[in-house]
Order: sequence, then C-alpha cells, then structure tokens
Amino acid sequence: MKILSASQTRSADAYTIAHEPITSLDLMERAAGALVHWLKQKYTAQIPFHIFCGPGNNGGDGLAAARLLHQDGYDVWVYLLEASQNKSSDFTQNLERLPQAIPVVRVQTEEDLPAALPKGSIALDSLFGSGLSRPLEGIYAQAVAFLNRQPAPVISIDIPSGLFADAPTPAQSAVVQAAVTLTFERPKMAFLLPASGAYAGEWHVLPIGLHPTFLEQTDSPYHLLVPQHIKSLLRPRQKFSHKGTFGHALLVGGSYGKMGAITMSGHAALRAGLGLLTVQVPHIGYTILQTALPEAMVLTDDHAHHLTRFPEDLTKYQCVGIGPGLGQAEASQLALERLFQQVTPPLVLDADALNLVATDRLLRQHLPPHSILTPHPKEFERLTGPATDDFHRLQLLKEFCAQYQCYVVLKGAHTCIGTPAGEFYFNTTGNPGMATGGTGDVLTGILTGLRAQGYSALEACQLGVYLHGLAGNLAAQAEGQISLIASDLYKYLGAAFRKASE
Ligand SMILES: NC(=O)C1=CN([C@@H]2O[C@H](COP(=O)(O)OP(=O)(O)OC[C@H]3O[C@@H](n4cnc5c(N)ncnc54)[C@H](OP(=O)(O)O)[C@@H]3O)[C@@H](O)[C@H]2O)[C@@H](O)CC1
Ligand SMILES: Nc1ncnc2c1ncn2[C@@H]1O[C@H](COP(=O)(O)OP(=O)(O)O)[C@@H](O)[C@H]1O
Ligand SMILES: [K+]
Repeated sequence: MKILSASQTRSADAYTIAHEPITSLDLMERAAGALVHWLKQKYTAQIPFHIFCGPGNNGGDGLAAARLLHQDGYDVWVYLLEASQNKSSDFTQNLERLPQAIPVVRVQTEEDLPAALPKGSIALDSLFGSGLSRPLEGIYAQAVAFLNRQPAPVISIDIPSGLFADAPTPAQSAVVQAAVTLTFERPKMAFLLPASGAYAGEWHVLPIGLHPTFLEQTDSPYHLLVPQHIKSLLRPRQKFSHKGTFGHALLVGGSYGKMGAITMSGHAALRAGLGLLTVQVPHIGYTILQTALPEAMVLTDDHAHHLTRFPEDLTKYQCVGIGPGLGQAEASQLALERLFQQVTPPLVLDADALNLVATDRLLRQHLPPHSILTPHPKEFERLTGPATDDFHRLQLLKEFCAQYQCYVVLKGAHTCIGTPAGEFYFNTTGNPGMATGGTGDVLTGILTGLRAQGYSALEACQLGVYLHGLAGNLAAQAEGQISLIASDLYKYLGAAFRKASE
C-alpha cells in the first residue's frame, strides 16, 4: 500500500472532489462520519468530548464531528482557536452548522482555556492536520501544552497537531502527545519513524473513499506492508515436492560465548520452511549445535573459537547467512574478504558481518550485489555515517542501497526495507516485546531460509520481516510482551505462516 505525502494527500482530496464528484464539504462530512463511527464503537454517550478546533480543514473535521456526536446524544464542548485570518471555507460552514446547544469557548489567550478538563472526559485534537506549514507558536503552542498536561486521553484527528507529516519536526516544537490518532486513508510517514512516531500513540487508519484512480496512478517510493500483499507472496507446498524443492542454506556464525545466536538463526531458518540446513561454527560449537539443533548438519571451522574460513564449495547452497554471534576476529574478517572476491550464492549479512563490512573498505567495495543486509540503526550508521534525523536516515538508506545494489532491512518498531530501485517498505507487524536479545538473529534465519527456497531478495525481505513481527505479535498474545524471548519467535512462526495465509 502506498504512503502519500501531505501534498499528495491534498491532491487526492482535490481529485476525489473533482472526479467522484463530491463537494469538499461532503468529503469532510464523510471524514467526520468515519471519526464518529470509530468513537461511538469505543465510547458510550456517558463520556464527554472536549474538541479543540483550529482554523483549517482539520478544525472543520472537529466541528463536523462535534455536531454528529451531539446529534447522537453525546456531551460536547468546542474550543475555537482561530487566531489565523485564513479560515477555511469548510471550517466556516461547519461552524455555522454547529447546533446552538453546544457550548463554544473562543480561545484567544491562555486565560480562555479551562483550568483542567473534567475527569473521565476525552480531548479531541483538531487544531492542525496535514496543512501545518511551520512550528506552532503563541496560543496554539499554549493549547498544545495544555492538552499534554491533561490526564484526559487526547485523540488526534488525522495527525497530532504540531507534527509535520513528512519532514522532520524541529526539536522543542509544540506537538500534541496523542494517546490515539485517527488518520484518514493512509498513515503519515511521521508515524513510522522513531522520533515522530511516538507522538501519534496508537494509530488507526479510517478510509474515507479517496478516489481509487488517483491512488493507483500516483507514484510513491514509500509503501506499507499489508496482509493482502504478504498473502499473495506465499507459495503453498505442492504434493510431490521434496526437501530438495525447498533449498539448502548455509548459516555461518557463532563464537566462544555466542553460540546461542547461530543456534536460534538455525531454528528460525528451518521453521521458515527451508529444505536443508548446514550450520558452520567454530570447533567448540559442534556438540552444542548437534544437540540443540538436531535437524541441521554441522561443519566446524579448524579454529576452536571463531571463523577462519568458509567452505571451499558453496555452489550447493542457495543462500548463505552470515553474522549471528560471529565476533570480529581478524581471521574472520580475512575469511569474509576472500569470500567476497568469489562468486557467491545470495547472501544475508547481519550483526558482526555488518560491523566487519563497516570497518573494512575492501569488504564494502566487493559487497556482492543483491545481498540482504539487516542492520539495526546503530549498525546502519556504522555503514553510512551518522544521520541527522530519521528522514536523513532514509536518504542514507536510499543512497546505500543504490550504491551497493543491495537490500537493507533497517530494523526498528516499523522496520524499513530499502531496495536498489529506491523503494521503501515499512513493516506493520511487531511489538516492543521484541526488544530483547536474539530477535535479530531469528530474523536472519528466517530471511536465509526464505531466500534459499527461491523467494527473490525483495520477496524474502517482505515476507521475512512481516512474519517475524507477526510471530512476535502472536507470541505476545500468548505470553505477554514483557516475558517474550527470542526463541518464542520461531516457536510462533508456524502460527504466523498460518495466519498470513488466511
Ligand atoms: N476536503 C478535504 O480537503 C479534506 C480534508 N480533511 C482534513 O483537512 C486537513 C487538512 O486541512 P488544511 O489543508 O486546511 O490544513 P490544516 O492543518 O487544518 O490547517 C491549515 C491552516 O492552518 C494554517 N497554519 C499552518 N501552520 C500553522 C501554524 N504553525 N500556525 C498557525 N497557522 C498555521 C494555514 O495557514 P498558512 O500556512 O497559510 O498560514 C492554514 O490556514 C486534514 O489533515 C484533514 O483533517 C478531511 O476533512 C478530509 C477532506
Ligand atoms: N519496539 C519494537 N517494536 C517492534 N519490533 C521491534 C521493536 N524493538 C525491536 N524490534 C525488532 O526486534 C529485532 C531486534 O533486532 P536486533 O536489534 O538485531 O536484536 P539482536 O541483535 O539482539 O538479535 C528487529 O527485528 C526489530 O525490528
Ligand atoms: K490534529
């Protein structure tokens, strides 16, 4: 699903108004109807709503929602913050349509704000939406500070006021801290990035029937991974298939004290449907692997504690995953240099393999094209240099993927897959329970297992990242987020495959 910029959203609104056709006022009515429908599912008419409206169409949404909630028997208070001269015409018309019975407070100075919102009420933030053109100041910033100190939960309409949809919001700006954001048609980029995403709280997308032709014809490099797409990628097993049908992968890693990482990757690769798995570990890992992962074949390095060489013949493997628990011994770095100078099967590089690539220019220069790299933000910035903000990090991601013709899985709450073609795919599954050691190793195993089965690099990244997060969600449902550990992810991977194919 494409993610649209604020200006594309404006064009989508305009296109819908012209081609459906529908008046702008009626489109706003539809948006407000979707908002109120959502609110009514969640809150009974005993809950009072305090609605803070700005001068633009976002404020217009708030006014229309106030009228609809009032008609449905809810207690509603409206606070008008319209210092701006440019009130939108839909705002003005919705103000005229506001029933007399709704109390309206005109807020021009801080003194006009109430001391506090009554206990048990909900605040709706419709101060500014995607039309925000500069940081909030004066009474608008004061209203934001007021909302942020209320115990009442704040529900933001379309986007937390003060947050830029698709550019960095300057530090120290006044931004509403929403408990929930109800956003129209598509999530905004800002929701997917760590610095800004926290303001949106839990966000829900409300479809408002923007014109499908516009959505189809508009190009965006930014995409969201959605269940329908994931389902379309999954390949069901055929009756006469055999283990050879599902690929043979090699996983390389593990070092003294870090054998768990490669063991978990191995479990995950097999649970991802892989036909055959060989794991290469340093000598001390032999018994550990044979015991903990009897389904895998094991090759041992001559060295007891770390990797010094890759197998001579790699042609029998359809994918090689390198990195979990690898360590950064000089001999391992040399082994990687030798590997990169030959023709290799598709590679998945993680953890210390990435750290070695980051410190060794030769390795970077010879990075085999179409490799999959799976850094967390710190590992990523070791590869590219520091990012000044989340949007700059995406720019670095784009440049890195283009320069090295590789796929980068930039891990986080909304993991982002960067591609050589300059596209970005944001994940929608996963939860903070997954912020625990070893979950990245599990992802490496899943990606290696999928790639070896013949999924393309992009397909493997999309499927792997989505299923890894979905397994995390299913594990959290059963075990809770706090107690979730990395091995739960491959325990629930089967359930994730089943759910994704429903
Ligand atoms: N039919 C449709 O189009 C639909 C639209 N929908 C809704 O519309 C919302 C977008 O509406 P919008 O474009 O009117 O923008 P919005 O954010 O309300 O305010 C812009 C106004 O604020 C002003 N302003 C900006 N920054 C400012 C600042 N820092 N401090 C002070 N003023 C500032 C700016 O003035 P200017 O920048 O020119 O000074 C302008 O006057 C969207 O999020 C969704 O909720 C839905 O109903 C679906 C149908
Ligand atoms: N808050 C979060 N929400 C969703 N997923 C998360 C969150 N925190 C971490 N994850 C996921 O957990 C994994 C952590 O990987 P990584 O940092 O490499 O861990 P490790 O090195 O311990 O294996 C990534 O796939 C990441 O997307
Ligand atoms: K808002």
